Amino acid sequence: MKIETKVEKFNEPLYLESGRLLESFELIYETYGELNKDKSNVIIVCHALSGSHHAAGRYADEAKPGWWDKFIGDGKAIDTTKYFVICSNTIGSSYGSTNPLSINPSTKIEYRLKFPVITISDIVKAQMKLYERLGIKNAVAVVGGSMGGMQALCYSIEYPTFAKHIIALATTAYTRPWVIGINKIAIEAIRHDKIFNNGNYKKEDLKALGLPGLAVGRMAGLMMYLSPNLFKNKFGRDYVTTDGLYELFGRFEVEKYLEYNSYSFPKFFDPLSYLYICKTINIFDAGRNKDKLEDSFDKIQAKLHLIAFSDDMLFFPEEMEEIRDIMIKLGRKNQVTYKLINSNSGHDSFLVEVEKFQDYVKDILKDNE
Ligand SMILES: CC(C)(COP(=O)(O)OP(=O)(O)OC[C@H]1O[C@@H](n2cnc3c(N)ncnc32)[C@H](O)[C@@H]1OP(=O)(O)O)[C@@H](O)C(=O)NCCC(=O)NCCS
Ligand SMILES: CC(=O)OCC[C@H](N)C(=O)O
Repeated sequence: MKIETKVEKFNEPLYLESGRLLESFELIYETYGELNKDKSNVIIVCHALSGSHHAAGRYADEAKPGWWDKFIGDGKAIDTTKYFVICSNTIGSSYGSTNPLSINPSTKIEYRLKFPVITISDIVKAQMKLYERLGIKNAVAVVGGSMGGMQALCYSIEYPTFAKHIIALATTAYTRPWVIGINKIAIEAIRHDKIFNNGNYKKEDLKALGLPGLAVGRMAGLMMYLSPNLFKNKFGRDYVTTDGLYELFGRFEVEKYLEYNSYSFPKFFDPLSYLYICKTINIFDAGRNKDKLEDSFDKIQAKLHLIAFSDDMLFFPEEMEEIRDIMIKLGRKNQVTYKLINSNSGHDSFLVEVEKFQDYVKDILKDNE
């Protein structure tokens, strides 16, 4: 599979939904496969909260491949022998696109907390500018899970003629108070962390000391991204063999797992980006600026494919079913498909249980062949 990583700089303003703007902006993106002559074989992949533009393939220095490598590649469900796949890092995220640690061209210093709030629409608007620059007018499909699914829905509503298929996994039409509540744990923990220093932390401090607030926030997130059954099967009540059962801070294996995966998080993810992306997720509402949600979904011209996961405790299957029901109510029964996957890995099933939905996606894409 041919992989390329590129950065595109836009010396033009990105007007934001908030009324603010980014004077200029950059997008880092990865592509897989080859663009055909008439640029008609494009598939857009959108990443979730902590994801990046590195969706597939593995670089020589990497322990693990890109986050959706099981799904994207030669002969895989998103087959890079046929399609040219683009995944860009969202504005606000800390993997290389413009984010709170970028230099504000007006002040010549990092934005930090002066960075504007970014919405899913803003993220998609910036991505559309990238495709325009690449001369890409249409996509076969836009595919994304979780916050990536929010972007996929946004494409279908705000750019109705752009993609033939929208494949949204483990997502929602609007973020419920349940998720806003979970994100609040992260927001509070980060804000009150002394090392965070109201956004003025030293990058060296973060490297040396980590950021317990972000770790705690991630831990809360992990509890919602995974599932009780997964924990039961993975850890049971196993106790860390080197820890004493009667030591106050002796640990069950599940505690060790949470410690490992949360305290390692600040090493590769920036706390300001986390705050901004939580806000992006919290304010996502496909029905905003409309009288009702139906008015937004009525705009869709693509085929909308919804994939939900039975043990998703972040965006429950009912939330995807609500979208399907709206489409049916709008008389668009032939334009929507819904698949409920019997999953065991909670919300993150869209990342790890690919074998359960890959054939479904292959069939959707066959429609194009
Ligand atoms: C998605 C995700 C939950 C999938 O997990 P998985 O492939 O099933 O992997 P596991 O949960 O078993 O392991 C995750 C880590 O915990 C470690 N681990 C497993 N059991 C452990 C235990 N009992 N104690 C301590 N650490 C443990 C693993 O060794 C692994 O470490 P590594 O990342 O350094 O290799 C996980 O990769 C993740 O959280 N990724 C980050 C989020 C992401 O990829 N986002 C992309 C969004 S678009
Ligand atoms: C809300 C959301 O995008 O969750 C994604 C969870 C995933 N595990 C991630 O860390 O990105």
